[in-house]
Amino acid sequence: MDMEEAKPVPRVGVVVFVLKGKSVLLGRRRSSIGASTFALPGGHLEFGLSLTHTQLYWLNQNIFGSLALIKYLSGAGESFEECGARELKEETGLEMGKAEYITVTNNLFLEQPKPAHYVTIFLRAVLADPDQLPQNLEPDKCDGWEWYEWDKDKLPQPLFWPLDQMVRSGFNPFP
Ligand SMILES: CC(C)CCOP(=O)(O)OP(=O)(O)O
Ligand SMILES: [Mg+2]
Ligand SMILES: [Mg+2]
Ligand SMILES: [Mg+2]
Repeated sequence: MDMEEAKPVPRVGVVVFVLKGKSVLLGRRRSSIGASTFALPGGHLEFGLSLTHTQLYWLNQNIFGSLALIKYLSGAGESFEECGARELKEETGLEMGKAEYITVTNNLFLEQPKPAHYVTIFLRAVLADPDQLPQNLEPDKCDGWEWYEWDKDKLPQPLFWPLDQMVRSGFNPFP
């Protein structure tokens, strides 16, 4: 394997501050990066549309004709909002309502099992249905989702360290 292949490359994550009253949704991670720390729902920005090939084929055959295919092939990639909504749905079953970009961080994770470098896009959003309850749809990656008041003395510990740095800096995700 040549050195080019071995070199890790930065990846893009999109995470969502789901706001409910004074609280945000957090889950204790089980996956490789930040295992056992409390983090926001979210995940990797994916190449191209957040449609599966099957969905795309169906759309192509039944509704948009070549429109969907052109968008996919033109590389009109997954938007930050599409990624946030997809990841939130995949991980918690929750439908994302109005969302907006609030900040970005550039983090190197050297002490993890594998070194990683993430540019993380932070969105804030409300739920499409404020009464919808979160489910833990990926128990292999998360211990479960709970609402926590965004108050440095009331948040669970330990927080995923980029989030911990935001709390310590007095970051306020609320409008
Ligand atoms: C580390 C983080 C900022 C980006 C990746 O998040 P994640 O490990 O939750 O990714 P997935 O939800 O896509 O598995
Ligand atoms: Mg995910
Ligand atoms: Mg993902
Ligand atoms: Mg995730």
